[in-house]
Amino acid sequence: MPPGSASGVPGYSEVRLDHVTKDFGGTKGLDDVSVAFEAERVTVLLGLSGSGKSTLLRHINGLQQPTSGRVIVRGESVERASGRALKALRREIGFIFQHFHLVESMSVLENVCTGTLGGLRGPRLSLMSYPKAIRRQAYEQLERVGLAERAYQRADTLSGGQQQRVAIARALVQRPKILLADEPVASLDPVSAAQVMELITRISREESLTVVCSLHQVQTALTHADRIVGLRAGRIVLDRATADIGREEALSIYDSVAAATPEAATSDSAPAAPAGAATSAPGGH
Ligand SMILES: Nc1ncnc2c1ncn2[C@@H]1O[C@H](COP(=O)(O)OP(=O)(O)OP(=O)(O)O)[C@@H](O)[C@H]1O
Repeated sequence: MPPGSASGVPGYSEVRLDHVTKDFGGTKGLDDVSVAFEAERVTVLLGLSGSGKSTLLRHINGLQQPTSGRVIVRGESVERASGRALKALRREIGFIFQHFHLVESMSVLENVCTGTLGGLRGPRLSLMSYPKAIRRQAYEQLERVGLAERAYQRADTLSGGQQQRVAIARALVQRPKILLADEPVASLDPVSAAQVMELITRISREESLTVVCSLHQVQTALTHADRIVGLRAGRIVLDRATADIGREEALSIYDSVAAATPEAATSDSAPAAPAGAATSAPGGH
């Protein structure tokens, strides 16, 4: 824990955004967002494409800076941290993505080892160039996600669901305190998606992780999240424990779109953005 942070102290949150606005030159990615995230909680962000989910996640690990407001992670002000402080903070934050971002030609085990690169000096050109202790930790994380027997296969020989579990092992090997997940199951079939979400929720309990995860599937959020935060046009429109949220209310995050498309109430996927709705900048977040 960084000096000065105070986990366990009343009022302390692992992650806190205070009145954060992100203005992308006319488009507000976030608009006066105040929200806090706690340990051992899986919070799911729901909202239409372009509602600000990725922008919120990127502010937590300092990939984006707020135009105004503050982002506090583990007692440290992210927007004021620079250089070594930001690097140290990022080592406490694991990030997983929709498209896994594994190196396809590397073995599964070496991919997991790359999760430790932020804490090592110099490049690593092969699996054997990682210290033995790291190789062992990486293997243990693969056991944890149920893929130890695949350790020496090329990453691209695994299914999408398996690759996402490898990406989770890669995030865990750096022993993060916070896990951010940007649409981690968007590319997966329903069975693999459920396995990945179950893994994330189990690990959150085992490691006292603070998990913030964006999703497009309302039912998946209702099944796996402890809490749902709904975003619309960069603003929070719902923030409640999942146990207190009904399906209709979760769908109301999508506003008029849900009402206009009754089939949305029976579909697992969030309704598509209406014509003219904001969409995310392709690849340019
Ligand atoms: N780098 C950027 N430059 C300009 N505008 C951006 C940038 N990144 C995001 N935006 C805008 O900010 C808003 C929020 O985008 P964001 O990607 O956070 O939405 P999202 O809810 O994650 O969408 P999706 O579900 O499609 O990933 C959108 O209007 C988007 O176009």
